[in-house]
Amino acid sequence: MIKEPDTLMLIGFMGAGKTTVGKEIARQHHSKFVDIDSEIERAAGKSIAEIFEERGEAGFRELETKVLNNVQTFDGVVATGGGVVERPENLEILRHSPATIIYLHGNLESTIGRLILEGQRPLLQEKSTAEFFALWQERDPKYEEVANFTVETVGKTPARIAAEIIALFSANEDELALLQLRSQIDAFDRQIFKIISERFQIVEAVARYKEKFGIPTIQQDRMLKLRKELKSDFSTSVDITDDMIDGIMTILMQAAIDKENRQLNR
Ligand SMILES: Nc1ncnc2c1ncn2[C@@H]1O[C@H](COP(=O)(O)OP(=O)(O)O)[C@@H](O)[C@H]1O
Ligand SMILES: O=C(O)C1=C[C@@H](OP(=O)(O)O)[C@@H](O)[C@H](O)C1
Ligand SMILES: [Mg+2]
Repeated sequence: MIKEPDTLMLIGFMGAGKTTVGKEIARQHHSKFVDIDSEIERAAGKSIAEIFEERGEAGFRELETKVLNNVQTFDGVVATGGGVVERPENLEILRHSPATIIYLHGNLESTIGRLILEGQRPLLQEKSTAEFFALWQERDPKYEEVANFTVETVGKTPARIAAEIIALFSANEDELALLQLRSQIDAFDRQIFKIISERFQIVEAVARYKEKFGIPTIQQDRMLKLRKELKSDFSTSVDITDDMIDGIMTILMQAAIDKENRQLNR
């Protein structure tokens, strides 16, 4: 799909990981890397925040378009800024770009969490949560439209995302639609196991409680009630069958009982 020395361009919302994953692809693939934001800062001799302060968002966007134009045939990986899809002029550049454009898709929750931790994006400071959500909704179809491929990033490490993108280099065109779906499946699998590990943290607290009050580890009536309720709550789903609920709950509950017993030395 993408053969060196073609340009690989990462787009997506602020905090999606464009800068981090871009550097990681360059590291793993031994290619060059450029970040449009850093190029803007270098050309202006000022930080993004200072540019926003002195020239407003419009002033920043003008500089962004110039740099975007200049990196169209960059030999390596280009990380864009999240607002690269704001100007119609930029969308035209991206629509006709010789670069392969990858959309790093995420979710609002993890993205906002990261941005708050970092606290460096001027737009985050000036927008309300509702405005931020509106911006997300507005930009998402634009990223989709100009991208050649969408990678689902939720629950994946930057190294994993980079490896997934590099694997596209040797994929053939017919496989791309399938790989895009698998990117989403892989993200869901990681979320499932993250939730299971969070479940175990609660199991640990339950074990401490049972120890304090001398309650037995296994409570048959509670386990049966739980399964019954799950089957009723998912009764309209054709895919989540009663058998599946039994199978998965058996694994989860046995693992929880084992953990509680180990913790309580029972
Ligand atoms: N897949 C990821 N998992 C966990 N943290 C990430 C991931 N991608 C990025 N981050 C973290 O989120 C923050 C924003 O990442 P960054 O690469 O600057 O995003 P962008 O360039 O898209 O705005 C950084 O602190 C980075 O370390
Ligand atoms: O989304 C945006 O409008 C912006 C995203 C930032 O880049 P990142 O997406 O790398 O955070 C930076 O260009 C500027 O703060 C504006
Ligand atoms: Mg960035």
